[in-house]
Amino acid sequence: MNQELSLSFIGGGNMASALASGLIGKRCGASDVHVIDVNETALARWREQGVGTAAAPDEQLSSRRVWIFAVKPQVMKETVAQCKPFLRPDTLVISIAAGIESGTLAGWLGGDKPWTRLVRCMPNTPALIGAGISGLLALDGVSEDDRAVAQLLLKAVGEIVWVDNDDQLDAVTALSGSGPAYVFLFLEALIQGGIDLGLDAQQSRKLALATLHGATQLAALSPETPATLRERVTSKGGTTAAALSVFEQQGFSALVQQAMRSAYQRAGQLATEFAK
Ligand SMILES: NC(=O)C1=CN([C@@H]2O[C@H](COP(=O)(O)OP(=O)(O)OC[C@H]3O[C@@H](n4cnc5c(N)ncnc54)[C@H](O)[C@@H]3O)[C@@H](O)[C@H]2O)C=CC1
Ligand SMILES: O=C(O)[C@@H]1CCC=N1
Repeated sequence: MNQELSLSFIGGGNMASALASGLIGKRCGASDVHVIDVNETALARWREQGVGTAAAPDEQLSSRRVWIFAVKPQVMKETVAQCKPFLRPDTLVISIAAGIESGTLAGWLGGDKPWTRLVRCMPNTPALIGAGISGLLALDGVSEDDRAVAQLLLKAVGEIVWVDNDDQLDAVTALSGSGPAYVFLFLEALIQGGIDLGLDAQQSRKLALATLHGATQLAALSPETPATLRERVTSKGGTTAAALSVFEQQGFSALVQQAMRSAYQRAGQLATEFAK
């Protein structure tokens, strides 16, 4: 076993699968990964990939260098309590649960002496194809080695950004954690718009996908700002200006920012709702 990167996912649902898909074969073998989940159907899918599974925490956990908590915020407290007896001094704990603050997790794991060998992380589902981005927050007990391990794991599925505090991680959640859903919503709207204007579904999907991909690639590679790139598309008195004036009249930018604030505030609510 690759001791350095042996890891357990506690919660083997969507996000754990997305992360594992990038890690297995790249950073570790299937046998270096272990999954604990209460759902037998979920466990069967992992076993098909050669991953070891368990329905509840057991001694196996103690031998894993890294734990990744990937259960819903609603069940984090009870799940952490079940795993805590198997913590070892050299265990690096990573949590991807939205909202649950690092200090709260440190308390649940450590009791009187908070467990600070802890990285709070917010990945996103494009990790599934190696195109994710994760925000990472390290507590005081995280050594340089631990940081390197966390980076190695998350860089296997995309890019990373270190942040300084829980509020920033909630902002990451509102932007890139939830963000793929905003993009999918926009994509759905574009496809429907094309269909409404007379294209067939296949044509519209192809055109919409290539437009989003091309525009984001151009923005990533160009030295120009998104605003300048937008202006270059917009001929005076032309079609783009006609469309953008509708977006502006309807307050598109403000709406996006309002939606993100709502996600950010929800993260704060999760922190209090499920941390009692
Ligand atoms: N889906 C997303 O785009 C992202 C999700 N997250 C976070 O990842 C976490 C997991 O989300 P998803 O994977 O989407 O949810 P999911 O529902 O697909 O997976 C959660 C898994 O946890 C299992 N589970 C429930 N109670 C358990 C327990 N006591 N012990 C072990 N396993 C248990 C469930 O059976 C399920 O398979 C959440 O906290 C969410 O905030 C973070 C970033 C992005
Ligand atoms: O919707 C959620 O709460 C999770 C966190 C970010 C993406 N999905």
